[in-house]
Amino acid sequence: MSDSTRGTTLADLERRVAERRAGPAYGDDALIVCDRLVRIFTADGVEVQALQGLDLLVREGELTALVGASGSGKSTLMNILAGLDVPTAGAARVAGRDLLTMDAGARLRYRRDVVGFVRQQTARNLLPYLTAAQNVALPMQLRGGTKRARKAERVRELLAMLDVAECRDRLPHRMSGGQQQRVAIAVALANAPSVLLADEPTGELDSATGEQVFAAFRRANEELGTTIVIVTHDRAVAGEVRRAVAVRDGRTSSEVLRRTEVDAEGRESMVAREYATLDRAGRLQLPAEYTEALGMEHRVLLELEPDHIAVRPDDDGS
Ligand SMILES: Nc1ncnc2c1ncn2[C@@H]1O[C@H](COP(=O)(O)OP(=O)(O)OP(=O)(O)O)[C@@H](O)[C@H]1O
Repeated sequence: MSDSTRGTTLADLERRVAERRAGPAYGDDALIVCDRLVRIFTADGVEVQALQGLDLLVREGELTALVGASGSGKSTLMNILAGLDVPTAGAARVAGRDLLTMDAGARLRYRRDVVGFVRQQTARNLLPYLTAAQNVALPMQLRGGTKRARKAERVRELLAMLDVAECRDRLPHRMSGGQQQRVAIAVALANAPSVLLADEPTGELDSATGEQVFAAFRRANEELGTTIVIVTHDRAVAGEVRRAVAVRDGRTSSEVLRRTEVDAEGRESMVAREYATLDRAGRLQLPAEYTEALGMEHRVLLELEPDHIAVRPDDDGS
């Protein structure tokens, strides 16, 4: 028994549990909450755990990139957040909607009103026989309740903001890949969703065009305040955002936060800091290069210092 637990009475423990229950719930102030999310697929009798207890909080107004190798579970997470797939266990909430318990009607309304979705395949985001303006107007028509003049105005505003006003009357096949993706962002924003999700939106584009599309996401985030989550396997793309969360083996493992600092001469520079994710159970994933450098395997020694926790190799030798 450690010094801190020695002398703890049952009454103390009961009080602590009561205090914890009375406190705010996990992710109380977040727009997107994933709490120990699990998704298991079964194919030909073989189980694949695509998400293995993933925790993620996204606050309103954030622009977040989810980065990870192929097969790490990014698309699975995206499909769940988009309301296209249902998790096996855990909890997922977006803008107050519980993604596990929604019935078919609520799921349809969720996909129409709460989230906007941009896919990697440029050709799948737009209807080929409608112009850019008609594509953007369509979600408003399907929802109903928007006056014709207001619809036309919103189409104009969105296309101008995303720098594709000149594509207004063009069919998708007469637009470049980058223009198609920017029109697709306008379509996804048409019904003013709480969250805009994008799965590898620059995957089919060259890097210069990809940057333009990324700039369009940033503009939507800054000008409309829309919360945006973008999945990418491209680390360079992830460098364009203030928050990049790494997904590894179906869990969030680390994240990089960037902020602008101004020095004494007034010069601005971007400062990046990398953090490890501490999950709800207190688990931490140590980077392989760190553990390998110190020959850490199987078990490590932990020591609580006044301002940090030290992790040391096992020196027992047995
Ligand atoms: N419908 C499915 N049936 C069976 N296994 C699946 C299914 N969807 C995904 N998986 C598996 O789940 C794991 C995670 O896949 P996911 O597509 O989420 O990864 P990803 O990080 O998005 O990869 P990529 O960048 O290649 O799309 C993989 O092992 C994949 O094979």
